[in-house]
Amino acid sequence: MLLEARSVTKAFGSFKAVDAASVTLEQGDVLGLIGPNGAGKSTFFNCLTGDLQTTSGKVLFQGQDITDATPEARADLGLVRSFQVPQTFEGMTVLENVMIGAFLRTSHRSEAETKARAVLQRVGLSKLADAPARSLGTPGRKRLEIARALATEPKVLLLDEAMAGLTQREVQLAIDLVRDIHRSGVTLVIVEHIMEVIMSLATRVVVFHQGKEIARGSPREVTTNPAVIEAYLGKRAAKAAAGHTPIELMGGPAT
Ligand SMILES: Nc1ncnc2c1ncn2[C@@H]1O[C@H](COP(=O)(O)OP(=O)(O)OP(=O)(O)O)[C@@H](O)[C@H]1O
Repeated sequence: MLLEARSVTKAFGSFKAVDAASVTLEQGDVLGLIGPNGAGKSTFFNCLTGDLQTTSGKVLFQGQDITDATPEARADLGLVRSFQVPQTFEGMTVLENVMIGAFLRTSHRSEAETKARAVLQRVGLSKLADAPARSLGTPGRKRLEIARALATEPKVLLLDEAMAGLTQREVQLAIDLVRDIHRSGVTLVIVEHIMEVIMSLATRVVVFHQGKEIARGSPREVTTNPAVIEAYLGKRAAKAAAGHTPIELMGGPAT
């Protein structure tokens, strides 16, 4: 097992944003974390990445207890995240931004540059290598964020709404990119509101509602699960919607 969360709870005061969530991730998985707004996805995700300290429970990476490890220590082990709002160094070039990721594995500038250029090639940003990062639009920034994470050579890449704010066409291109990353051997955890992304990429899905897991299974299983539909729509609306295609109701493509 690559990554395991054992009964992770995160409380803010007396409020449990995540309540005893357990998840396992095997090599080659694409795990989707979904749920309505405020369900606790980001909080749980941040407990996996080390950006938040868990209140109780454990996080293990390749059997090693990393519950108290910093994000940097986790990245060193191969557990790396992207941010929903890209953390771009505006004054640097696109290439330099990616080199920051590459410096995790090498202290040699030329080696970091070679690696960063290869990653830029992979994500389709080569032509913009020498452009200032501030000149990129939303799709470019999202790609740059992924590129910097890839340059660290992750075993597990955690993507936090990597496709938010993209047009339909851009989402398709981003799905292709993530699929390519997965094929190259990187295991993925994806928090995403766009159901099309989950349906296209996830091999398994865990659904959160009010801090707790309410369903798990294949994308199709969870999106046809009555408890999931109710969590998204509320009881009355879920009843009224019975008979419609659930995925369509949840903002995904009509099937
Ligand atoms: N730092 C914080 N302090 C207090 N409450 C918080 C904090 N962070 C999150 N919460 C609360 O915890 C709950 C879960 O939030 P979280 O952001 O994890 O949900 P989410 O499923 O990621 O939602 P969204 O899809 O809207 O991003 C929400 O009620 C939120 O208001």
